[in-house]
Amino acid sequence: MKKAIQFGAGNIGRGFIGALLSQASYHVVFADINEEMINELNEKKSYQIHILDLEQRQETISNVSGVLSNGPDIVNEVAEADIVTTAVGPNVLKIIASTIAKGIEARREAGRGVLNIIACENMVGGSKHLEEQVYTHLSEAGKAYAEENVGFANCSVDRIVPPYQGENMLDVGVESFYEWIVEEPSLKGEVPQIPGMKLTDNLLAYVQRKLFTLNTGHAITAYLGYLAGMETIEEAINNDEIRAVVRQAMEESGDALIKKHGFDKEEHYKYIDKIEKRFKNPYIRDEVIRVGREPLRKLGPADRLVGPANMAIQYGLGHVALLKGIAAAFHYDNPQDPQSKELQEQIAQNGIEAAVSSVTGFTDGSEDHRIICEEYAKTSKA
Ligand SMILES: NC(=O)C1=CN([C@@H]2O[C@H](COP(=O)(O)OP(=O)(O)OC[C@H]3O[C@@H](n4cnc5c(N)ncnc54)[C@H](O)[C@@H]3O)[C@@H](O)[C@H]2O)C=CC1
Ligand SMILES: O=P(O)(O)OC[C@H]1O[C@](O)(CO)[C@@H](O)[C@@H]1O
Repeated sequence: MKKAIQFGAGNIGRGFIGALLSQASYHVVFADINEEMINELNEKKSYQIHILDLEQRQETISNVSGVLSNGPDIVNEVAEADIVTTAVGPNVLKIIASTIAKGIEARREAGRGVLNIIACENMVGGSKHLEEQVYTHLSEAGKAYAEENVGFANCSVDRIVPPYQGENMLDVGVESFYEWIVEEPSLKGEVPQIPGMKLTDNLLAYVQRKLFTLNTGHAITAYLGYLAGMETIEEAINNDEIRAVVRQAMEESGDALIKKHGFDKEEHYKYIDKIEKRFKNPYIRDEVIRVGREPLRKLGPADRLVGPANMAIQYGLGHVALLKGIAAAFHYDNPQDPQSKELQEQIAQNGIEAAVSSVTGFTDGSEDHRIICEEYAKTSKA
């Protein structure tokens, strides 16, 4: 039987990627630092996915096991794998890179063939970023082997999977929609046959379409909802004022995406409609603090807020709702979130003007910088 190693046994790992791999007849080994989760996977060997949507149903995911990603057995698992996927969060890729490199060296020594690695994270170029990190740990022979035998294929991964409280800690609650699009030209050897995995030779268009629409709208809903004292995405998106800003931001982003990638406008606006409906899913409880987590990452130049604003600027298009969303992100003050704490410390120490320029790259004195600071000053947490 083919073997898949899924780094990250969290929401997306169990609720989406690991599940598709298991359904494609792989034995899925989840690699995580959460010992309790790993023990439970090895004991139960299966779990339930609860589809939480208009149509409610359950899927049993079986043929799974677990391994500690920082333990002694993981290198051998990577050495024996047919595919490696990750869903650990963008900042963790550099941590697992040395382990993956050791696994690649072990494959070389054992004379094993092709391996494909797909980082399923909310970021542009996730697998290429992981590849760069892995290569820093490889010997010269390891690099030569990897160039020949190891494919790092970027992807776009879209399914809303918030934390779920079930009877069994392995169970997971998901929306029914999913989309996983993988960059085919970067795969090595025979293309893995995984029902539910779509292939493309134009990944950048899809990854930006998803990150600059779903994630843009979601993040703005979260930050405006948090500002208004709301707990969930559903509550926030059902507020008319918030919905209007979120909708306008997704359309501004959409108009820039249409210009850049040549998407059909009518089709793209239908894509936005569908996303708005997904945010309103009453069967899922998704908290604004989850969706707004790690605001410094989300305010980064290539990410879901500043990325589409810069794209709109590049094409001379309107982007005022995106700037309102950026301003709201600067109000995100959650002491449980280290990046939120750091952001609030920067604002307290240096002032909002300096924080906006250092975090977003919009320079002090520019029109966009001025609007963000004005919008920030107009609002305060309820
Ligand atoms: N939850 C969602 O709806 C979606 C999440 N994503 C992306 O998927 C990635 C994972 O997100 P979630 O599953 O929501 O997060 P999560 O927090 O539920 O899962 C992350 C998992 O990674 C594990 N982990 C942390 N450090 C590790 C290490 N060194 N080695 C192995 N495992 C480690 C954690 O213990 C945890 O189980 C993120 O990049 C996120 O942006 C993408 C689309 C949807
Ligand atoms: O996982 P991140 O990048 O922190 O962002 C949360 C976002 O990712 C998702 O989990 C899924 O794309 C969304 O629910 C949300 O937009």
